[in-house]
Amino acid sequence: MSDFSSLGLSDWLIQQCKQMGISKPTQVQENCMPPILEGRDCMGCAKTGSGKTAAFVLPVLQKLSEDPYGIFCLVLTPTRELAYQIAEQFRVLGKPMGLRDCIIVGGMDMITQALELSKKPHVVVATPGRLADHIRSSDTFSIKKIQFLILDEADRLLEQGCTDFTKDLEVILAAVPAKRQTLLFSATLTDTLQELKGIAMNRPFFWESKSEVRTVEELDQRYILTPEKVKDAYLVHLIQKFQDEHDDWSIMIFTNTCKNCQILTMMMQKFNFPTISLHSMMKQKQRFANLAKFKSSVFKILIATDVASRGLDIPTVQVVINHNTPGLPKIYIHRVGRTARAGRHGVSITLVTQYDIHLVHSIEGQIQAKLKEYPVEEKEVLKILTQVNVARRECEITWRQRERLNWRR
Ligand SMILES: Nc1ncnc2c1ncn2[C@@H]1O[C@H](COP(=O)(O)OP(=O)(O)OP(=O)(O)O)[C@@H](O)[C@H]1O
Repeated sequence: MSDFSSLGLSDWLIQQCKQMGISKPTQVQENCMPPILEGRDCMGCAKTGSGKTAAFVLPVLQKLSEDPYGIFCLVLTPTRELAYQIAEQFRVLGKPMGLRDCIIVGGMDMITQALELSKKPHVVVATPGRLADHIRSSDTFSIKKIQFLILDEADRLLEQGCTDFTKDLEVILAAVPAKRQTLLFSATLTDTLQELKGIAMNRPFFWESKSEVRTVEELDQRYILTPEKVKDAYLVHLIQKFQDEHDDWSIMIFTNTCKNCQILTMMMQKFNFPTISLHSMMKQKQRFANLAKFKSSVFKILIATDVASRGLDIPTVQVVINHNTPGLPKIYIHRVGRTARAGRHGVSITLVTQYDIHLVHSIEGQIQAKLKEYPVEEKEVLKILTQVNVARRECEITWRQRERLNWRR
């Protein structure tokens, strides 16, 4: 395995990496950094938690330090929390060169952002919607001279999901120079390869980790087959067990809607579990505050929608529970990738009803691995079933009352 200096990285950056506990390059870094430093476009597809962020942050910082100006690099990413996380890596690694960054995301003050953009930061990290709004409404900044355009979670940015970025991307692509280096990264690039090649125009260097299994080896992937009505009781039982058996624990629970996310959070709080939520119907400040409380282990359980399924790097997460079976294997890969990161071990448990079995087969087909059954003492679950179902009904009533009040306001 090479070291960072043989890949062409400067001493000051190697020192910065050491301070962050990064001493040897991961595979994606080893393979993608040299072509990026040579000036090539790059598409990197590597497993979750394998260090893709540093694979683009480090070469950009090296190039930027050779000829610093603003705005030098634009990073696009699908969620606001990820934008903050990426900017943080730039800030920590780029500290010795006095890096100036700026974060442009929705839900935050537009005027403050416009002012920051006009001060020509070296690096702008943005979600597409808000950046496109700035481009449409302001002429006090320009991204016409950027050297690097980076699409993190690139396949998600091109997907036409519930948040469709394609119109905003068109606006942004029209505002950046044709002569630039384009870097595209994700754990799941393959579906969108052709469209992505169109964005990285100059014969991009393509690197994909060579491994049949698309999830990391350190991840123990489990399922529990349960009737819909018993799902919540399994969830409470699992959490109680982790709480009883571990001193230092942290769990992410994924569910499919904001409503479910809110109701499950209320339920877990009723059982006195230290729970907090993250979904797109929350105010942005609350989203950041909740994530910070979870990251610092003030709260041990984060219940989230797929707004938190990609990219978030929280090393303490040991367990991911899928309260619903994801409809797409890709979503499964990103969700379970919130644990077992950077060589650590982790467990994922997917709650599966009889109607979801075909989804599990499709997930297993894509990840090239079989999920194993998670052993549970059913008797223990049945003991709490009535109590859990009563708690759900109460929480649903409270939720409806709150919703009605919100409508009237
Ligand atoms: N060379 C390295 N050695 C050790 N740790 C590293 C190295 N490079 C990065 N890391 C750490 O690994 C963790 C995961 O990295 P990162 O968030 O970049 O993963 P990723 O590949 O982008 O994952 P995802 O697909 O989930 O977004 C981070 O905490 C990061 O600091």
